Amino acid sequence: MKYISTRGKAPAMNFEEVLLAGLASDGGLYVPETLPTFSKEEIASWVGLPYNELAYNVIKPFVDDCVGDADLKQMIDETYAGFNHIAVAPMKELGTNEWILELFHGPTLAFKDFALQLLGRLMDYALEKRGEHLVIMGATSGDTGSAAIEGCCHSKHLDIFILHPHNRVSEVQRRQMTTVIKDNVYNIALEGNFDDCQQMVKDSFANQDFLKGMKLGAVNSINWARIMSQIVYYFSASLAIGGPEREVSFSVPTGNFGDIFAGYLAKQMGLPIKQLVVATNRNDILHRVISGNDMSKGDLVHTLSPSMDIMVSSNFERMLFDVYGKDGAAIDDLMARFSKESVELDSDRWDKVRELFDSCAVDDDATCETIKQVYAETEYLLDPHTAIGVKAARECNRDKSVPMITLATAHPVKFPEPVVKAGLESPQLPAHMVDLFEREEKLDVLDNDLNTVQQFIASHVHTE
Ligand SMILES: Cc1ncc(COP(=O)(O)O)c(C=O)c1O
Ligand SMILES: N[C@@H](CCOP(=O)(O)O)C(=O)O
Repeated sequence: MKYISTRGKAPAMNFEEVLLAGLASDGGLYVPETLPTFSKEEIASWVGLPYNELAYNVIKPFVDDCVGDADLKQMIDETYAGFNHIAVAPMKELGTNEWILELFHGPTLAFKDFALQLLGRLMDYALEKRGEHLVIMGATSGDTGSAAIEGCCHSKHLDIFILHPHNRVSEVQRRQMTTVIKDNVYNIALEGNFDDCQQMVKDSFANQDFLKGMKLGAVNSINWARIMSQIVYYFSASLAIGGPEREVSFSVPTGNFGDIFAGYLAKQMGLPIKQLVVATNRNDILHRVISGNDMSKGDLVHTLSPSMDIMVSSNFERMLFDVYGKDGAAIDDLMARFSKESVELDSDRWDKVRELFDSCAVDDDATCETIKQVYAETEYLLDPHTAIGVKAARECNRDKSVPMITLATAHPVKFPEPVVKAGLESPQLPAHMVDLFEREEKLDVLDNDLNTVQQFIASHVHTE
């Protein structure tokens, strides 16, 4: 399978090259030139498969012959054997045709583990084969960071530098990252917000001279392998409740548009999906562009759902590339203008976006109210991101006869503040994390300055 850049100017690559390259050299994001599709019969034949076997079926066409079948199977098996629920991504019924897809049973208690546990293995495999070393630079609003560290820190071929916005992630999230004391892991607390962290990563991909010949790799969802792995659970959720015979809808708490984009791809690949609901917090650019064609950044605010405190959503570009008929020049122009000013989509393209997605923005009060309400109704405790998904699902549901599935993207133990604000008790940390608050932390607080960050990285990488 060939992968092409959304900005049309970077060379096409195979899966392994895309896995290691992260961002395309023209600043675009890699996408498959042609998406694999599955017939309804083929999807139906997967009903009842364990998660790892389903994952292999969905992932294999993307990886092509870059990884041998037995090796790919083994990496997928090991990845999902490390989850602490037999179903890996279990479904919980909240009410009539109202479902929760629990994506927090991986090692770091957020949906990021689904992709990053596999990505770490795939990178290590490719680097071992090539005899190469990669410097990982990642931006996190809290969850990608710990999942990436957990997924990659065991590889002798990787150094990992994770930037998070200083004092803007929850304490549990910060400690999950900063208490991994290894000499290939560095946590940078940036005096800025998530968008600043993410922009620094993208700028560093554009000019890697500071690494003096070493190569940069990505763990964020700009890396295609992240998206690929996240497509699987849309299939597993649907198949668990009557798909593909029965249509289902999804509500997805959204920040960088990676998770919902994976759902969009599942639909393009043949999974019968009725509605895709984009659920945002007050950082609502995605809601504004979908509902009103207003693609203006505005100020990033700190909310009780910090992982979604994002305005510049990387993967929106991948979706726009499709909507603009894979016209890389048009996307290049649109993104160049967006980096400087507010933009509007061409009206026919915007109509298409509105056909594909519903959206809703939920503020902190409504988030806490939803946590409280759902707990009163069901004794089920939502994390704030999932609460935003549930609220949006209830607001946007256009057909109550179709099951609506909200993605539970994190465990509530990671975010005690909104749970307590909702008048509830925060749950206990799981056994493997009980001493989290006693563990030693290692982090460096750096100015929001590209040169400072790049110099820090250059002076700490391990040269082989
Ligand atoms: C808990 C949680 N929910 C939702 C999101 C949003 O996902 P995405 O960025 O893929 O839209 C994130 C981070 O990205 C997250 O950590
Ligand atoms: N919410 C994310 C932000 C980074 O998103 P990614 O999916 O592109 O890695 C986080 O928790 O770090």
